[in-house]
Amino acid sequence: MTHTPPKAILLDIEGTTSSIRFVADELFPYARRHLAEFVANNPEVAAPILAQVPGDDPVATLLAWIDEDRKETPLKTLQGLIWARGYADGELKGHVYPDTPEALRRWTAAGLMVSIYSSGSIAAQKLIFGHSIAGDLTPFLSGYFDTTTGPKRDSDSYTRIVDALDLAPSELLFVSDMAAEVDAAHEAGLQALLIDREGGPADIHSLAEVLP
Ligand SMILES: CSCCC(=O)C(=O)COP(=O)(O)O
Ligand SMILES: [Mg+2]
Repeated sequence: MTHTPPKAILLDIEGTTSSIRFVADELFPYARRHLAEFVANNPEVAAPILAQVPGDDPVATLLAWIDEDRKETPLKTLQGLIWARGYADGELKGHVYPDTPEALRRWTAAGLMVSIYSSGSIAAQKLIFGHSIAGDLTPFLSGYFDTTTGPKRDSDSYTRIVDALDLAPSELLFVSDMAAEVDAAHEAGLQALLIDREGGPADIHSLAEVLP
């Protein structure tokens, strides 16, 4: 099938711009280690977030959600707040594959608008790209979307994103490592590519393969 060239690109983070290992082995354990202390030391910030967590012991529920890699909005909000300190003091540096900054530079130089759609909160997205191992990449990003727009496996979320970006669905190209997300984007009429950083069956294996 032939496609018209996209006017904008929408990128997933974990498994697409950045490694799954960084998220699983550095970000999530950092949040796990600091969660109880953050909640205790920041009661006013934490209270409205904890109010969205079911059960009598929200901290235990949140820790279980981290272990299960649940993409729950209150957890993602709290993780973003906790990671801020790790990035500020240099303990965390956002992983990006070498082709990620190269692609961001290439696409923006060609006039393409680049946005992010991740289960990580918008604050967390700005941190990983603002404090990346390749420096501050936020000047190359013009839009950020998270689970407050809707789940990534729901086609309505992609319709909301193209509306927010004032694009026709076919003008936006989404790249993700999750087939269910790519399918949902296709269902909404977007162009979409499945990426596999480990070289398995997929449309692409690097952002260097994405035009122009
Ligand atoms: C913003 S970096 C942390 C990513 C994160 O928390 C996550 O759950 C990854 O989800 P993605 O949608 O980027 O695969
Ligand atoms: Mg992903």
